[in-house]
This record gives sequence, structure tokens and C-alpha cells, in this order.
Amino acid sequence: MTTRKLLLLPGDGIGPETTAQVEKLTALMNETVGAGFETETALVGGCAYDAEGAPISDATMGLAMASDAVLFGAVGGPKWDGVDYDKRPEAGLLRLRKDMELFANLRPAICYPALAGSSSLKREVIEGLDILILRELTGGVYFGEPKEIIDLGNGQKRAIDTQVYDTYEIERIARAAFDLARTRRGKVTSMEKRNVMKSGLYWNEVVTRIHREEYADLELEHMLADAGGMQLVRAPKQFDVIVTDNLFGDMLSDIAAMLTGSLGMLPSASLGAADEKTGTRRALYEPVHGSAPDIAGKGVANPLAMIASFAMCLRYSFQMVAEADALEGAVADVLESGVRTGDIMGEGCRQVGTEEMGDAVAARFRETLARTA
Ligand SMILES: NC(=O)c1ccc[n+]([C@@H]2O[C@H](COP(=O)([O-])OP(=O)(O)OC[C@H]3O[C@@H](n4cnc5c(N)ncnc54)[C@H](O)[C@@H]3O)[C@@H](O)[C@H]2O)c1
Ligand SMILES: CC(C)[C@H](C(=O)O)[C@@H](O)C(=O)O
Ligand SMILES: [Mg+2]
Repeated sequence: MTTRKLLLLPGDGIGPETTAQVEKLTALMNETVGAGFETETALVGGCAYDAEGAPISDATMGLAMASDAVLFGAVGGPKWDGVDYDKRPEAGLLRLRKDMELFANLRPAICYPALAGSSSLKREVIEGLDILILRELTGGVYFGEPKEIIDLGNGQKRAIDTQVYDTYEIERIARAAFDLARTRRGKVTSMEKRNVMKSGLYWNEVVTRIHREEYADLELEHMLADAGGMQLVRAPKQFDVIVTDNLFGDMLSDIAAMLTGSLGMLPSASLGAADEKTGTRRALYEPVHGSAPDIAGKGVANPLAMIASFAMCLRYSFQMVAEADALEGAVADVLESGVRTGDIMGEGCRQVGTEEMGDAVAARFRETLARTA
């Protein structure tokens, strides 16, 4: 029987509450379709710092490297505000991304029909929205050197972060964007700030070349990232795949989250390169949101971003396409039935907590699996 090794890293804040909803789904799939998920749980973030002295231990990194996929909850919170920069909770996540070489971060923003009226935006702006932000995840200002605060000795300090992009990094994310666009509506919008940044100018040049040489049948447009943010809110359905750097991608995806109703709705997949022999790739799946300290421990967090991240895991790491479709369908059905967490609450709907939302999706998913088995 196939075994599928999943490493669960619930992390801090609402991370454990949302990750627990995915554990219900792996157990359900083992029972009903013999999925063979073997899950192991380890610490990451602030809780790892407290227990092990580092936001991710070498042992946990080893588990991540040896797993078929990692499911990540969230890290961080005010409790660790004073911790050394290198040991802050977020450093655990950044090490996972860097050491696993997860350069391609897929952040789909999909507006479920039941939520089309829940945003402050007009229904016609977001109804039917299905766009994909592809964020470069292992380069740029997040990792560029030097990165330091220097004492200038005259009562002044200088804080430095460095945006660095090498040719190969832009080439591979551009190819990933075009490959994804080919499976969708065939359009890529590349966003940078070539009017201000050398790295933006070069990003634009490389993406243009890859398009001309390898993907000329697809549509490519360029947009300055600030104007791109404005267009994302004004008329988001003009986009298909947006490809952008690490920092702009971070910001644009939080903006896009609000087109879907809530930050609690946006999943993500972080993928490495496919192995030439086996075709498999390293992968980590996580919601776009953080540890939400303001609601942590209250049992009210929306688990749908985490559940949708698991659907991406089924699709991209395990080629379980029918099951991924069924899970996304279960989410749509539950929303349609009027069951809502507080962040996406609507008129006439029934408000539930994290557990109950997880149970509702699991029950609907079970029905679909039983019907299609
Ligand atoms: N991947 C990650 O682990 C990740 C991502 C973003 C932020 N963070 C960290 O999380 C901490 C808090 O950051 P923040 O407050 O800026 O961002 P956040 O995403 O944690 O929360 C922003 C707002 O959205 C709400 N929200 C987020 N997820 C929700 C959900 N699933 N259901 C309902 N409401 C939800 C929160 O209650 C809060 O009001 C920081 O330490 C930050 O560094 C971690
Ligand atoms: C927690 C933080 C390091 C992270 C980022 O900035 O990449 C988060 O905001 C995200 O969007 O995944
Ligand atoms: Mg972010």
C-alpha cells in the first residue's frame, strides 16, 4: 500500500487550531479511501524556541526534508517580540523555505460564489474571481546580503536590507508562471518596480526574454507593482497569473485575500523544482494568514485557508486530483449552506467556531468520497 509521509508543523497562535481540522481529513481519507497518510507532528516558531531554543531545530528540518509534504500552520506573536532577530518565530518558516528551496509560492485567490456578496467590494468586481499570485519565495530582499544594522558612530545607525536577484532565479519563477498560465487562461502579468529598482529592471528583462524564447504563444503584460495593487482592488478579474518578487508577492497576496472575503480564506503551496529522475518535488503547504494572536485560543479562527492548503497538497504533491476537487467542492457546499466563521459571517447565516467548520467540511467531504468511491 502507498504511504504518504506528511509532517505537520502547527506552530503558534491559531496554527494548532486550524491544523487539527486537517488531521480530521487525513484520518478520514485513510479510513475511507486507504490514502495511507502517515503524519508526524513537530514544533516550529515561538513554541519551538521556548522548548528547544531555536524556531526550528535541525531534527525538525531533517523531518521536513524526509517527508513527502509539510503542512504548516502559523508562527509568531507578541510573546516573542523581544527575541533575537535570528531566533524570532518567523525565522523558522524562512529557514524551511530556503533550505527546502521552495522558490515557487502559489497563492490562489478564489471567490467562492457564496461569499461574492460578503466583501465591501461590489459583487460584479469579485463574483467568479479565480486568479493566481505566484510569489518568488527564496530570493529578493528577504534573503539578500548585506542585511544588518550598522552603528555609524555619530549617534546614527544605518539599517540595510538588500534586494538581490540572479538570472536563474528570475528564469525559473518566470517558467513556473508560464507553465501555470498554460493550464489556466494563458495570461501572465509580471509586477515589479523597474522605474526605481535595478532588480525590477532586470526582472522585467528576463521575464520578457523567457516569454519571447519559450512561451510566445501565451500573453505577457508588465505592470508596476504599485499600480498592480490598485488594479487588483479595482478590477481583479483582468488577471490570470500574477508573477512577482518575494516582498511584493507578500503584500499583493494579503490584498488579494480581501477579494475572497477574509485572510482566513487564502491557501498557499510552496514548491521546489521537480526532481529530474522521479518528478517529485519538495513542498510545503500553508495558509497565507499568520498566527492571529487577537483570536488565538478562542476557537473562532476560520480553518478554510488551512483546509484549502491541504487540497493543494492533494493536488500538487500526491496527484489526488479527484480528492482535491472533492475537498474544494465540500468547502463550497458548506459555505453555500450558510455555515460561517465570524470573519466571513453574512446575513441569515449560522455562525460556528473552528471545530464545527472543520467537522462540517469533513462530513461533506466524506459524503462525496463515499458517492464517488
Ligand atoms: N505564515 C505565517 O506563519 C505567518 C503569516 C503572516 C504573519 N505571521 C505572523 O503572525 C503574527 C500576527 O501577524 P498579523 O496580525 O499581522 O497577521 P495575521 O494574519 O495573523 O492576522 C491579521 C488579521 O486577520 C485575522 N485573521 C487571520 N487569520 C484568520 C483566520 N484564519 N480566521 C479569522 N481571522 C483571521 C486576525 O484575527 C487579524 O485580525 C506576526 O507575528 C506575524 O509575523 C505569520
Ligand atoms: C511570517 C512571514 C515571514 C511571512 C512572509 O513575510 O513571507 C508571511 O507574512 C507570509 O505571507 O507567508
Ligand atoms: Mg504575508
